[in-house]
Amino acid sequence: MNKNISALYQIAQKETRKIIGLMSGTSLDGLDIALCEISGSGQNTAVKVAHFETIDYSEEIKIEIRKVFAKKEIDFQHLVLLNEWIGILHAEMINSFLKKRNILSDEVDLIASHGQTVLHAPKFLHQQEKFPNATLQIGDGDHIAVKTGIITLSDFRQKHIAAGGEGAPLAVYGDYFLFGKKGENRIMLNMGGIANFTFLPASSNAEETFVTDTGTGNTLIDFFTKQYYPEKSYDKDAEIAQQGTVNQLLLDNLKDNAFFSQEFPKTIGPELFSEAYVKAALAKSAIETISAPNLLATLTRFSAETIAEAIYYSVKDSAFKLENFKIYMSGGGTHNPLLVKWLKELLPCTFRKTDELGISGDAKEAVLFAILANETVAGEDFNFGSHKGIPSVTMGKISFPN
Ligand SMILES: Nc1ncnc2c1ncn2[C@@H]1O[C@H](COP(=O)(O)OP(=O)(O)OP(=O)(O)O)[C@@H](O)[C@H]1O
Ligand SMILES: CC(=O)N[C@H]1[C@@H]2OC[C@@H](O2)[C@@H](O)[C@@H]1O[C@H](C)C(=O)O
Repeated sequence: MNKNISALYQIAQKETRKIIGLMSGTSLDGLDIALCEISGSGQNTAVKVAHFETIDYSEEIKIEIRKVFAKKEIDFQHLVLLNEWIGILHAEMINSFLKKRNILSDEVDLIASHGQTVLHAPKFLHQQEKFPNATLQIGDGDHIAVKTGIITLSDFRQKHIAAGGEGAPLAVYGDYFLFGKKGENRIMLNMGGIANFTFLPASSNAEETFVTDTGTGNTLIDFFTKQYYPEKSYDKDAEIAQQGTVNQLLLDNLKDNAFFSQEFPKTIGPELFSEAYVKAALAKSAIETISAPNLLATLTRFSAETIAEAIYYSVKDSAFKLENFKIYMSGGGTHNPLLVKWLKELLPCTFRKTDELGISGDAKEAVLFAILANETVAGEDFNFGSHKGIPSVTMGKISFPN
């Protein structure tokens, strides 16, 4: 037997697997690394996050990624070079993460690498009938496996598309396995660059579970913070937005997009929620100049209202009552006090943080990929039913170190 297959076979049989989950999201802030100890699989999954760190992207890395990020037209060679370079950079980040903690690579069973999303194009966005939903994450897994010496799973989203999904959100798999709790109605709300939520009703019935993106989370706030204040990468603690007032006309025009009337579940990215999107809404509102505080207040309100409305409309025609739901927040938006304050005003739910369930909100997406790798290597069949864009498939391609 090939020794890699034999190693994988042994990993699959272990009581507890040490899996590094990696996430580098749409905010381009850095690489989240979570070293998880995972036992069981499916609804019997138990996770302990032994170590977590976000290794910030340098300005150089951000500049190189932004050359292709969420753009329709790019220098194609640059994309090809980036695919290799990001794989190498991520491997180096993992090696330094392990070295800092005196952990040897052979103490780690698997790496689960999301890669860097450079373009997300569901059919709704590309509108070309003959082409399927599409998405691209780069930073090749082979580089990570070879440079770290650890078996690596990567490119998780393609199988989701092959099986009928949009390639996202994948959060539901981790949320259902880890946080689905009989007797408690939960909504797991992640506010990253893009926001999404998983609906986990108290029945704990997979058929009633669903997941969807809601629209922009922080992506527009970050972009325009940088435009007005090049030295800042985000509106820390909403310090700027809190000094402004919401421009109602601009807000109405921001909300006037077909994405918001699309059926659930749906996915989206910064390809739609871009500088051009806001400029078009400003033009439609006949606004020539707007102060940074007023624009950031309006953009923060835009995120809050679209998140709240997505949650409200997705349950409106059902027997579920939002009053009976606890919302567990995660992602960087949890640290934005204005966004959270408005969400609390807009929704009748109880608000909590995923940290209270034992997983830090900053680590949650990296942990998700470790769980997906655990399922692929050691999981048994699970079934989310036949609807709502949650195909019951294992995900991730396997790269061996040699
Ligand atoms: N103290 C804070 N005040 C306001 N906003 C904050 C604060 N801390 C983090 N954020 C926001 O959170 C963002 C990072 O969020 P996160 O790391 O969850 O995004 P991501 O994982 O890149 O995105 P996605 O989940 O869409 O892929 C920052 O860019 C910033 O907008
Ligand atoms: C294509 C892509 O990278 N999508 C991300 C992004 O960031 C948040 C939201 O948009 C979500 O749909 C997804 O990530 C998480 C991890 C998910 O798949 O659940």
